[in-house]
Amino acid sequence: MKTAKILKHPLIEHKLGIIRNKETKTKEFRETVSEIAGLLTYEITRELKLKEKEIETPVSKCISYELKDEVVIVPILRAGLGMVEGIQNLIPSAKVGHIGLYRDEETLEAKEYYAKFPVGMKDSTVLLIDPMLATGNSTVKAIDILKNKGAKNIIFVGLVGSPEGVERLQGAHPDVQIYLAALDEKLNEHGYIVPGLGDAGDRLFGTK
Ligand SMILES: O=P(O)(O)OC[C@H]1O[C@H](OP(=O)(O)OP(=O)(O)O)[C@H](O)[C@@H]1O
Ligand SMILES: O=c1cc[nH]c(=O)[nH]1
Ligand SMILES: [Mg+2]
Repeated sequence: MKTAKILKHPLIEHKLGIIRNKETKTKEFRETVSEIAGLLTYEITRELKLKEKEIETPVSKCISYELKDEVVIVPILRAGLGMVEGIQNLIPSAKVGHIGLYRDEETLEAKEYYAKFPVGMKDSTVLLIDPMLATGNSTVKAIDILKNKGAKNIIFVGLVGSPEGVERLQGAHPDVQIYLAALDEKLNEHGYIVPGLGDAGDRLFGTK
């Protein structure tokens, strides 16, 4: 089983404070989620493999490098969409797949309503993204779907997680590396992360 990595950095801590604050409005919330996703990308891509490429500088030939494997970003709709641009800014060649899931408010089960992936995902590094890892039901289901489509190298990137969600995800998919900006205290009786940041989808899209 891979240990979950919590990526601590002063800028990430500062920006987490902005999105946790209930006074933060939609525009700043959306921009800050995207910025944190970009900052996380620097760390989560550290292990990506490179291939050599000969180029010419204005002075001479030299060996340079480029990413060896394709990267596919897969947001879990809706809230995962808020992280796409921040990652794409740094990996412009990445393709984007989508998985639509919503939590049944009563049972907290994840229900699938959409899935669409680029061709060639089997051989790509897949970055599954969602700001919130609460019960873990959505992420576990999304990874089930990705593995059914043949994805082998899957990394989960979230902003805020709960101990319950991390345990559930590690139990169901021990091969998947988990990256988070913060690991919070617990879930409340409604399955919300405490202290968390509330409903990420509603805050991103202004739906409540
Ligand atoms: O770990 P879990 O308990 O499954 O909860 C986390 C999920 O809940 C939220 O989505 P939601 O169902 O609210 O959909 P939305 O993004 O469309 O708002 C969030 O974006 C995650 O996908
Ligand atoms: O705290 C939570 C839990 C699930 N989904 C969210 O958006 N927030
Ligand atoms: Mg929501």
